[in-house]
Amino acid sequence: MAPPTVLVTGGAGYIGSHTVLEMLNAGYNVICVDNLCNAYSGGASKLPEALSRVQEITGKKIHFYRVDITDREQVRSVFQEHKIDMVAHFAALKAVGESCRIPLQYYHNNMTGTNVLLEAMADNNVFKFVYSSSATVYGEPQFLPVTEEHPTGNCTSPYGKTKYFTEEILKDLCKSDKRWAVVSLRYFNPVGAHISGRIGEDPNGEPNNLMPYIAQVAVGRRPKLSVYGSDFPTKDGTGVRDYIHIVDLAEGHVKALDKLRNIAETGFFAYNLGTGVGCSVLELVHAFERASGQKVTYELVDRRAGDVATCYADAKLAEQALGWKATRGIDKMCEDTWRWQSQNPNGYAQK
Ligand SMILES: NC(=O)c1ccc[n+]([C@@H]2O[C@H](COP(=O)([O-])OP(=O)(O)OC[C@H]3O[C@@H](n4cnc5c(N)ncnc54)[C@H](O)[C@@H]3O)[C@@H](O)[C@H]2O)c1
Ligand SMILES: CC(=O)N[C@H]1[C@@H](OP(=O)(O)OP(=O)(O)OC[C@H]2O[C@@H](n3ccc(=O)[nH]c3=O)[C@H](O)[C@@H]2O)O[C@H](CO)[C@H](O)[C@@H]1O
Repeated sequence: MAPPTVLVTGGAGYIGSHTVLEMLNAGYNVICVDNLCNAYSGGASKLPEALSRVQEITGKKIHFYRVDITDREQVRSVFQEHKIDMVAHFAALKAVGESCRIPLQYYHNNMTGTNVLLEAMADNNVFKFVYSSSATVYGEPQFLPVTEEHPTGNCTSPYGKTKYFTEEILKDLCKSDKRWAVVSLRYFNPVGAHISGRIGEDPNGEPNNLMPYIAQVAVGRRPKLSVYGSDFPTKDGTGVRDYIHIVDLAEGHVKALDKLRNIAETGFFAYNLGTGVGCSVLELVHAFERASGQKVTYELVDRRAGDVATCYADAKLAEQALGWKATRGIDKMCEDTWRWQSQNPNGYAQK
């Protein structure tokens, strides 16, 4: 029997490219769509640079289409071109601060895009869906570690609300039509890079997130890191998060696809993808200095609007239901990030 074909939206992005790599290694066929609004196009070659390197690493072929998922005709054409068995949906805008400045663009891109995709799936009898959700749907945690039973919806940004609203749409869809089987993966803080150092996180412009900012300071692209807040009720006053290695995260997606592939069970399932370990900003800075041998200059500044003090996962349900558990620790996350950043000081732009 032919291996299943997975349509991956946003496959040229940070998490998408790492997950495509693990899907190919697990024997899935992969079709990628991406509008490259936040991915390096790689110039003349048909494939975006990140996917070209994934092909190089795996020796496997990727079908790529430059498609905007808000464009109904473009999306439909992909379903007409290929027999698709499942969809893994990464495509979204994801900068928390930017979403507060341009909420309508976020609601259009993330919500309309997802609805167009879901309609095309239903029209083509495709009902197996893995969704990129986020711990941000939990808002300020009311208890720790955060379990999947924690209330959702108290989001601190339009970005977070697009994740929460989409989960609610998916729950209603599953209630209305028993053919839908949906796994919503709530990522905590994905960081790191594939061990090859050939693919990694390459944000456009100034990084919003901590790890890429630290890496760019270490490699000399930025003068110093601003540490947002040193008066939180945490071990050293700085924000505490659950950093999870991108390859652990990618492997979690393969487990979710395996579950959807093999089960007769349908409905909506949400799982936390985290390590269960909290790590502060300063702990991450010091771990990165040890891994890279580079000094990371930083300055303690005021808190960033919308930041919670502490957030880390209870990931037991994913272990029970998916047979998945994160295995890589903070030092490995820093080592692998440094290998990527030091080999690609300017990200994908530099061959
Ligand atoms: N990185 C994180 O910390 C994090 C945490 C939780 C959830 N997520 C979610 O995971 C997913 C991937 O995140 P990432 O960090 O890889 O981001 P990313 O920006 O690297 O990847 C997203 C990809 O989607 C593409 N895209 C965006 N809008 C599109 C559209 N309308 N049509 C087609 N392609 C489009 C972008 O070009 C990009 O390649 C997102 O849904 C994000 O919200 C990310
Ligand atoms: C718990 C939670 O909701 N996590 C989500 C949130 O990540 P976070 O906002 O938790 O990720 P981040 O990397 O932006 O911040 C992590 C920590 O580093 C601090 N920091 C960050 C950058 C910097 O230059 N200096 C600094 O000090 C920040 O205050 C926080 O304490 O948003 C991400 C998208 O962006 C993802 O959706 C994450 O799932």
